[in-house]
Parts: sequence; C-alpha cells; structure tokens
Amino acid sequence: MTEPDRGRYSGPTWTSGDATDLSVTSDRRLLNRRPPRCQADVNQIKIDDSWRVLRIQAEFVDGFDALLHVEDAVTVFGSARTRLGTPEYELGVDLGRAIGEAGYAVITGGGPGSMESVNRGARQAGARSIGLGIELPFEQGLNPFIDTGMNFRYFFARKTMFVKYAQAFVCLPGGFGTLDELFEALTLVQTHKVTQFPIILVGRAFWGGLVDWLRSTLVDEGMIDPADPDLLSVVETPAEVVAVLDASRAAREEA
Ligand SMILES: C/C(=C\CNc1ncnc2c1ncn2[C@@H]1O[C@H](COP(=O)(O)O)[C@@H](O)[C@H]1O)CO
Repeated sequence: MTEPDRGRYSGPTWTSGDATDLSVTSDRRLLNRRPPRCQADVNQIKIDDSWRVLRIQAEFVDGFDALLHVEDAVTVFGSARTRLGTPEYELGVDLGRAIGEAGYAVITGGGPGSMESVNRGARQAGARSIGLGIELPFEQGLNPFIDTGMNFRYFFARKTMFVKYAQAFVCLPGGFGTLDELFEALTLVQTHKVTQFPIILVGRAFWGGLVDWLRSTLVDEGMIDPADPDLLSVVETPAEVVAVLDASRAAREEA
C-alpha cells in the first residue's frame, strides 16, 4: 500500500504530486530584494513585481469574497506545536467549542496544534469553523476541522482577514507567531484602528509574566501609557473568555 497523494498548496492553489516547489515561499520572494545588475534585470524585476502586485490584489479579493458572509466571529491564535492528547490541546478544543456554542464563528490560522484544536472544538459545537492558512516552505495542508478555508501566500493579506472579520482576538499560549499576532492586534487597538475589540489571553501562568513586564518595564520607561496593559484581559477558562466576548458584544450593541 502506498501513501495516498496528498498534494500541495501553493498559495490558494492545490496541486497533486510534488510539482510545486514550496522551498521558496511567495513571502520570501517578496522580501528578498535582489539589486539589478543590468538593464535586463531591471526589466525582469519590473515585470515580476507587477505580477506580484496583481497576486497580492487577488489574494485580498479572494479573502474578502470567501469571508463576506461571516457574522459574529472570534479569531483564536496559539501554538502550531501543541500536541494532540495534551492538556493544552484539550484547552483549545474546549475553547473552540465554548466560543462556537456562544454563537460565534471561529477563525484560526488553519494549521496544526492549537489552531487545529480550536477548529475541532468549533466543529463539535456546530459553529462555522474557519481556517486561514499560510504558504510555508514545507508541505502543510489546512487542518481537517475547517468548513471555510483559504491558503494565503502573503502574511500581511492573511493578517488583514484575521482582524477584519473578527470582533475579538483570543490567544492561547504560543511562540513567535502568536506573539506577532498578539502585538499586531494590540497596536491596532492602541492606535484606535480597531475599536471595541477585546484581546483575551488564556492562561495566567503563561501570560502573567509578559503582562507584568508591560506594566513594569514598558509603562515605567514611558514607552506605553499606564492604561495600555488594560487593553488585555487575562483569563483562565473558556467560560471566562465567553464572558468577556459577551460583555463586549453587549457594549457594541448598545453603542
Ligand atoms: C511549526 C509547524 C507548523 C507551522 N504551521 C503554521 N500554520 C499556520 N499558521 C501558523 C503556522 N505556524 C505559525 N502560524 C501562525 O502563528 C501562530 C502560531 O505560531 P507559534 O510560533 O507556534 O506561536 C498561529 O496563530 C498562526 O496564525 C510544524 O508543527
């Protein structure tokens, strides 16, 4: 018995076999600038960049179209490395289910680990389970618990969708990816680019040190306002997450 051909994604496109070389992603091609050495290089770079702009534009259009009908939704971030069968994975399942049962669609990064666990929980609740994946330099499909999925070439287009189609962010424990997503959201709220948008951190033991550092070092050094750390709600359980979400929904409806 041979393994079934699982194919590969390159951006939104799935191809069977291994015809698609993912070792150099679209993001990397965009960010690695190669200075032109001659006029032919200049011409080629201009053509490549023009096509790139069209691909970026198409990615936004596809994302907007795919998510147009999403109503109340919550984006959940968390580690790609959380393993099935661990308490952290179970927390993600419980969280996805609780958010789904509270009447929200759930959006994740569409990958493995905590993302998968949250999509799994949302599916159990019968909620809309959305996964916005990203092209990576190794083979990876969307996790199997997604009803509406899209695979992005560009991190920045994908990040726009995480914010545009959600009313709140929830962060499970995670690494650089989760921190990047958390601080992007925090900056958008701090600068009033998005309003009435709770950012909820799950797990006091994991997040407490970071919030303490924001209060001590960043506030004390005058890098942020004393009220800025209050933009974060640190909670312990899925029920507490839902309570914050519901309070924010009630405030939005009153406004
Ligand atoms: C590391 C492995 C797979 C990575 N696959 C990912 N797929 C989708 N989204 C991802 C992936 N890795 C990071 N992200 C995004 O960042 C957050 C998690 O990153 P962290 O560094 O693990 O905290 C997550 O919310 C995603 O949006 C192989 O297991």
